Amino acid sequence: MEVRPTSIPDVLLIKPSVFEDARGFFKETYQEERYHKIGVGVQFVQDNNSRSQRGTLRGLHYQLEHSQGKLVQVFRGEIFDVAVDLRRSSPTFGKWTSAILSEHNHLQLYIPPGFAHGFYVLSELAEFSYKCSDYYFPEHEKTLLWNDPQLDIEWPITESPLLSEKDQQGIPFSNIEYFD
Ligand SMILES: Cc1cn([C@H]2C[C@H](O)[C@@H](COP(=O)(O)OP(=O)(O)O[C@H]3O[C@H](C)C(=O)[C@H](O)[C@H]3O)O2)c(=O)[nH]c1=O
Repeated sequence: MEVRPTSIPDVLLIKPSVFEDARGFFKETYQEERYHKIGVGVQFVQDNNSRSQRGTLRGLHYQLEHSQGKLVQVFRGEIFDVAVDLRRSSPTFGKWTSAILSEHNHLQLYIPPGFAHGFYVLSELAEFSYKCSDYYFPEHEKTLLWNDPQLDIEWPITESPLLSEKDQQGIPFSNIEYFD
C-alpha cells in the first residue's frame, strides 16, 4: 500500500497493494487498522455506488451538518476527482485538489470531513464507489457551483458536462456556508 501526498495535506491519495495472477487481481479496498495508521481518521458508516456515462459531472457536494469524510475509488472506467477545502480555519481554505482515479491505477482518494467533493467522467462509463463517515442527510446537503470562477477548477472538460438539475444550480463559492 502506498500513500501519496496531494496539494492539500489532509487529502490522501492511496494505492492499495494489488495482487495479480493468471486469474486477474485481488486488492483489499479498505482495512480499518491500516487506513487509520496512514491518517484516515474516521469511522465509515455508509457505502455508496453510482454509475455514470462519459461527460457526467457530479458535484460539488457536501453536508454542512453531518459532514462526511469519504474514501472514493473507481471500479470501472476513469474519472477526474476533485475535493475543495471549505474549512475556514484551514491554510488551504478555498483551495482544490484533484486526482485521476481509474480501474487501472486502482487509486483511492481520502477526503476528510469539511470538503466539497465532485467528479467528472472521462471514460465511456464510470462505476464509482465510496465509503462515507456519516449518513446521508439530504436536508443538510449543499451544492457548490462546479465551475465557480473564484475556484477556477481545471476540469478536463471537452464538452458541456451532463449535470443533475441540482448541480446546474450550484451556489457560488462566495455565497456558500463554510466549516469553522
Ligand atoms: C448521496 C445519496 C443520494 N441518495 C439518493 C438521492 C437521489 O434520489 C439519488 C441521487 O442522488 P444525487 O443526485 O445527490 O447523487 P450524486 O449526484 O451522485 O451525489 C453524490 O455526488 C457527489 C460525488 C458526492 O460526493 C456525494 O456523496 C453525493 O452528493 O440518490 C441516497 O439515497 N443516498 C445518498 O447517500
